[in-house]
Amino acid sequence: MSTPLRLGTRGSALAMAQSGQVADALTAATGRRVELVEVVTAGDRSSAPVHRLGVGVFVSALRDALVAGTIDLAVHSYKDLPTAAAPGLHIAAVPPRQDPRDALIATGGRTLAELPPGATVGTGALRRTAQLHALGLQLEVTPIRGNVDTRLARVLGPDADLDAVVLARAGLARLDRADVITETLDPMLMLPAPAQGALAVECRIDDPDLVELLAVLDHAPSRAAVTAERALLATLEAGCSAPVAAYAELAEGDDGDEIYLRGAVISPDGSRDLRLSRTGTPADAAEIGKALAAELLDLGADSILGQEGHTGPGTQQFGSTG
Ligand SMILES: NCc1[nH]cc(CCC(=O)O)c1CC(=O)O
Repeated sequence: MSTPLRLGTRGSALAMAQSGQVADALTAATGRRVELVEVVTAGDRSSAPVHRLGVGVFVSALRDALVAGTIDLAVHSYKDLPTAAAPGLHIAAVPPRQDPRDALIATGGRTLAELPPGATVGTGALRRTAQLHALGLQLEVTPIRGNVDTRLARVLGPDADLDAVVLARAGLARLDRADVITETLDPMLMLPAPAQGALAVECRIDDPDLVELLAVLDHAPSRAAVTAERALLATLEAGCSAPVAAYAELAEGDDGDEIYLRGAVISPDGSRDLRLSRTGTPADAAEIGKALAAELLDLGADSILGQEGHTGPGTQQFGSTG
């Protein structure tokens, strides 16, 4: 009997749920026992807005523990990962991605179209704020933070003070709370964050046996989609709270598989809304993302991202927060 693998995880309900699911899948596929090791990150300790905390707040402590060897693998929400590679570490698997769309949870079972002018909608992500404003519905977008339950309580709890919140469908699904969703938002209205709904299973490069073992969890289409979306984000050199959206879909075409990538850069007030798409083969996922980002930059995406204030060259490598 070999020693159990130590899987490092944040302690939030969502992190525990997705780490537990990866642990179970790994045990089922390999017979190896996996134990969860809770790691407290700076993001868990602070309640400040994520764009003020910056810098992969939910990620650094897990990566430190990997490098230090106190854990063997870590499971991250892929969209929370900085776009810059982590020295000495490797994303050994991207498991099958969950539904990447955003979801509306509104009082009275309402959809976005049923919310009247002035309705209050909570979200912590500039990308969602920007797209909600771009709809032109006079929605009152309110910044919120906290874990999934805290956010839901703003609409469903006894002290509810908002008409609606927008959350990732995947997070709710992993927590078995998809039942509260009143509308799953079409990417036409609300393009998801790069890599939303995907997980990243990370380990040390100098642990080749584990790299090989974890590869059983990898799902090539999910990895291709995430690669295209994150190449777009990285090429835009966008900061951690940048209003950048990207969504790649894979389909079988007549000449083999095809990847269809949509990308958007939206000003926080919704007044500027650049949306483009591009198709290609999954093998060229990274190139497609880069090329689409270049097209967005040609249309002035950099002036939208520059306006935003709290991002800049020093924080370029960080992933989207929502
Ligand atoms: N921004 C925080 C975050 N990071 C990952 C998820 C869950 C969805 C996912 O794994 O992409 C969430 C919650 C949310 O955006 O509603």
